[in-house]
Amino acid sequence: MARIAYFGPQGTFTEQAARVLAAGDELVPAETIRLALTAVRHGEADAACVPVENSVEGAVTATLDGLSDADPLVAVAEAILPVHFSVLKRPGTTEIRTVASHPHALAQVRDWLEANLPGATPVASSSTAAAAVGVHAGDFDAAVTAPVAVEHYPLEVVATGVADVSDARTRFLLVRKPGELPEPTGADRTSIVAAAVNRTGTLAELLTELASRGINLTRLDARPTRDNFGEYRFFIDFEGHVAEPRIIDALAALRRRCRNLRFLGSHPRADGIRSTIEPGADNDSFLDATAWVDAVRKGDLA
Ligand SMILES: O=C(O)C(=O)Cc1ccccc1
Repeated sequence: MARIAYFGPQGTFTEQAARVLAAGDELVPAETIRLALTAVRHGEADAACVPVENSVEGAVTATLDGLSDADPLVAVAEAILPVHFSVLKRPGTTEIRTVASHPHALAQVRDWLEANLPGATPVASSSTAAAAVGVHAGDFDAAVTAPVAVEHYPLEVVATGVADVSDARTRFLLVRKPGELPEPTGADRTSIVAAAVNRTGTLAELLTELASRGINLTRLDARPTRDNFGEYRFFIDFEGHVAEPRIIDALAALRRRCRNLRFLGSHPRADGIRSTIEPGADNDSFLDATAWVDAVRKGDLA
């Protein structure tokens, strides 16, 4: 049985995602995203489950930074979960003055809090379940949590199904040390992080390498390199799998252009959306073009 570290403690949204991505495996909570990734790097876990992107708040920066620093890790699977929150309090609490949660959760219930708990002060906690632990310990009056949290902590439900945006979703990754990659399915996502030299047009050039090969982007985020003020690295997700000739061609071009390029994985998309294939940019066209150049080099064609 594999050992899977997840961003915990018990009762987080990430635990729910880990149950989808690693059903039947041993799930081990880690206090932070970074610690979940470190457990894999140190060989204490076979894989880690971490949140990466939210439809309302965008990138989970702790995951982006954690994947681009230290030894390489690659995503081998993803899950997309709908995100609706419960608000929990200690039994007997009559006045709610503080409401704790993960910053991504607080940002997604801002309107609800204003309308329903107008006097309450939001307090950031390391995760939604850590907020529940804090409420139980008496540190806060209420917590914004995943619906399952109430099964783990002896708290009382104030409200369920809370969400300012009704179809909010979060995408989670299962990451491992580099090794065998998942097979391509035709509905895959590839992720990279690229550090380009800081001069006019570099980002446009990187994106053009993808666009000119008909490769559709699914996400673009920038994070500071932290070494030099004003220098950024770009997290780019796009349709396709590193086993495909069109993606191999694009990655080779990006490798030439980047000061630093890290492959963060190719895996099936949780939404099953098949890659967009532009006319003349299908894999057969890339194979055919390479075969033509080979034939020319051998003197078989002109
Ligand atoms: O804190 C959690 O429960 C997490 O798994 C992170 C998170 C926070 C808010 C929405 C989705 C995931």
